[in-house]
Amino acid sequence: MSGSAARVVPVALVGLGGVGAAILSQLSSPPLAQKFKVVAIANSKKYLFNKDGGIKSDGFLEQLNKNGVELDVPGLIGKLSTLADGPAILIDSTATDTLPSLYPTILGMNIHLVTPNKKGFSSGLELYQKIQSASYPKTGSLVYGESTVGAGLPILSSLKDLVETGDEIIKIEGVFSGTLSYIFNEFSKVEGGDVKFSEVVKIAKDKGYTEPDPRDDLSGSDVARKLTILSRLLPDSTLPHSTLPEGYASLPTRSLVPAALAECKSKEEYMERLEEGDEEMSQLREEARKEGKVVRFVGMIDVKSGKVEAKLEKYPFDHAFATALQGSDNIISFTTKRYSPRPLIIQGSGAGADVTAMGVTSDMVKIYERMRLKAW
Ligand SMILES: NC(=O)C1=CN([C@@H]2O[C@H](COP(=O)(O)OP(=O)(O)OC[C@H]3O[C@@H](n4cnc5c(N)ncnc54)[C@H](OP(=O)(O)O)[C@@H]3O)[C@@H](O)[C@H]2O)C=CC1
Ligand SMILES: N[C@@H](CC=O)C(=O)O
Ligand code: NA
Repeated sequence: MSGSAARVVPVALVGLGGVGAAILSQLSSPPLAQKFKVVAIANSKKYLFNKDGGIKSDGFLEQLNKNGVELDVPGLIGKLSTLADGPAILIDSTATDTLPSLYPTILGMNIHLVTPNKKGFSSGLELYQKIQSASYPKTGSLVYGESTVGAGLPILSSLKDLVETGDEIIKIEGVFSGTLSYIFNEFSKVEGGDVKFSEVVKIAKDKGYTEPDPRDDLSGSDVARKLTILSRLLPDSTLPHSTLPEGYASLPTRSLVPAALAECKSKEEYMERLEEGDEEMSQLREEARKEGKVVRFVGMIDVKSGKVEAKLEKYPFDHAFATALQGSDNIISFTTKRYSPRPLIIQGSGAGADVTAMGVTSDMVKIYERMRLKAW
């Protein structure tokens, strides 16, 4: 351990929705407030920069609206990279494509990056490779995204540990969407559960589980993105990256957006017309029920066959996916050479602001410790 005095690391937080607000709250309280100071916050309209820190969670939107200036991401990054007190961390808590397209530039400016946003790691392979080239171990800039899969659950860190210690991944499968887990846990139950599909979708949105545009969840894209992120962490020889040149869009994915609603021009129109899909989903539920089964939305990476897929499946009433899941639970099982025939299973809340924020702030602590070992 280095003998240098502890530093308070400057942080910029872009995206102040449910997750961003929870991150700010965690960073404003002990023990994290002793390690980090928030020097910038931004939403889609404005940003506020204060090099001395002091941006707290109380009344942050009022502060931003009163003292902020029009959002200028290059300007914000420029200020962050020239702070006198050393490397900073930028948090992308948006769901945009635009910020991820700047990750290589941000990392190239010696700024570390943490994000729950899946877009940068699951879209085209070109961007993903540029991010890899701009970050550790190729450069000194660190990039972490634990919350991109399973929110705060230790999914990416566990997979990295398995791979980096020489285990062989055979299969990764489970329920990867907090939103779709909640929806089907309520909609398709062992007993009862005659609620309308549209009603549970609305509740999942109100609980903050969905993406800013719920069609990203209901189309299966969110699960396909998570599968892409996991696939790209496997060694090249296991499941070649080149098989996923377009990222998540290359994967077979079951969509739960009915054909009639695929033409909706906005998320608002989609939410208003949700009921149009109710009959089809009720039929699916009844079909499963007659077979003594429930419906669940699952993801699978089968290394042997090279298959990566996001799909709807029926499970018997006594299956763990029918009995053991509640709320927004994710359950993810890793079958490996070492964890076989009994897999390593991780289960818990897979969506929601506080647990997602925890995945982000725990990544920040990892960066903090590594900076400290390098004597900052
Ligand atoms: N909710 C959850 O359970 C989980 C979420 N995530 C991920 O966390 C991220 C944030 O999710 P969540 O907080 O729920 O989303 P919200 O919709 O609540 O918040 C999104 C925030 O991003 C801001 N924003 C939008 N566009 C831009 C832009 N171009 N530049 C700067 N800011 C912008 C919005 O600004 P404005 O307020 O002005 O609209 C808003 O503050 C997403 O990537 C999501 O996938 C990951 C795991 C779980
Ligand atoms: N919308 C996502 C949020 C976490 O990634 C989900 O429901 O799983
Ligand atoms: Na996670």
